[in-house]
Amino acid sequence: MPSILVDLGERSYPIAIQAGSLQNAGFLLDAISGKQVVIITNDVVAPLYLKTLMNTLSGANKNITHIILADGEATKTLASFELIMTHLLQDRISRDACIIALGGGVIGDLSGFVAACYQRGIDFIQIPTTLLSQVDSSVGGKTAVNHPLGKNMIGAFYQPKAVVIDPTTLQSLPQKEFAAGMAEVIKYGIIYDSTFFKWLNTHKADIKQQEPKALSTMIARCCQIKADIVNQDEKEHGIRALLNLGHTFGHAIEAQMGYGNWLHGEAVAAGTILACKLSAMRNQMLRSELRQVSNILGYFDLPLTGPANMSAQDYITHMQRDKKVLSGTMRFILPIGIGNAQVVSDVTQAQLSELLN
Ligand SMILES: NC(=O)c1ccc[n+]([C@@H]2O[C@H](COP(=O)([O-])OP(=O)(O)OC[C@H]3O[C@@H](n4cnc5c(N)ncnc54)[C@H](O)[C@@H]3O)[C@@H](O)[C@H]2O)c1
Ligand SMILES: O=C(O)C(=O)C[C@@H](O)[C@H](O)[C@H](O)COP(=O)(O)O
Ligand SMILES: [Zn+2]
Repeated sequence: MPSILVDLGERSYPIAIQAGSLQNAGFLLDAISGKQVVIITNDVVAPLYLKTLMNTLSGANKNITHIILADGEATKTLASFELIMTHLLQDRISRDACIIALGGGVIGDLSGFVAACYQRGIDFIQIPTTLLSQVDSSVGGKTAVNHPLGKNMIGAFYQPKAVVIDPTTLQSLPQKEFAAGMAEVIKYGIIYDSTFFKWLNTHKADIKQQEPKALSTMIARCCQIKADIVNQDEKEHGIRALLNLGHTFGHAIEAQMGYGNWLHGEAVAAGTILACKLSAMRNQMLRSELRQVSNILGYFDLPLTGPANMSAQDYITHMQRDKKVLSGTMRFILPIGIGNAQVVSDVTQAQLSELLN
């Protein structure tokens, strides 16, 4: 099975990408040492894939249980965290157990945070089933829950033991969710790989139709880029911050509008355009490059502007709490053309006002 390595010494793990792997995930058992396996999923994904996963893992003398949560971003809270903890304790889940996160980024981020904290850390495996989670959130070990005052504000860096990606699960994904994942895909081209950005343009029709070869190639390239970046900077002291392109504005939109009302990928798309515009205002990106970014985001039906009813002050209030703020100074990820980006800490109030008004 084709696999990409996240190479972090004793925290290293494989990302296996293979159509149909969910039906044939017996190899997963290699990554599970204890007897207890707890699958965490939600009420949309469970009817689609829980039985398949349980069947795959059956017959290996494991005690497999599951927890089914309510669907949606609104579930990524400390209240859900506590609810899962209570289940684990009631079921006498021990330290050598393994959690499997089966679902999108919400399930992955929340389950990963539970795994990081339960009895100070137990194993977990990511089985991402949305495009966004297959290309981004399942890899790299950022786990978290939201707070009403800020996105992903309570969390930990905690790496999974393995990531298993079955691209055929995307066949059941709503179109809008597929598009949301494309915002993170396009991000990799802008911050890191101009050749990939060009490839996306050339193959955009195949990607939109979810042609299997194009889809697998795209997912693998995104995972490889993310692994390359995380291998260099696991805890975001440097290059990893580039993965936050569009997120300073995007997280502000998500928090302001109420979690779930704007999909994460939609908010990132609008935020990416704002970051590119800011970069163009500062003469670091050409207008023609900004147009290329809007064209491809637009092709996938992603929003190119933030919510009409969100003021400059609304953005600024949220962005002042962004995790990239250091000693009170806001930092932004700004592209330098397509294929490269930098962290910038000298954006002025005047530039922000011009951009957001
Ligand atoms: N940890 C990270 O590095 C990282 C990176 C990017 C995003 N995130 C987080 O990920 C979350 C967004 O993830 P998401 O876009 O996957 O959202 P999500 O988890 O809410 O999934 C989107 C929707 O698709 C449904 N779904 C999942 N798989 C499906 C399938 N195969 N078929 C049909 N429906 C399916 C879900 O139930 C949900 O309704 C956000 O909370 C964001 O902050 C984290
Ligand atoms: O992995 C990373 O690093 C990222 O920034 C990936 C982002 O797509 C993701 O949304 C992440 O959760 C944002 O991180 P945060 O630290 O800004 O909460
Ligand atoms: Zn993101």
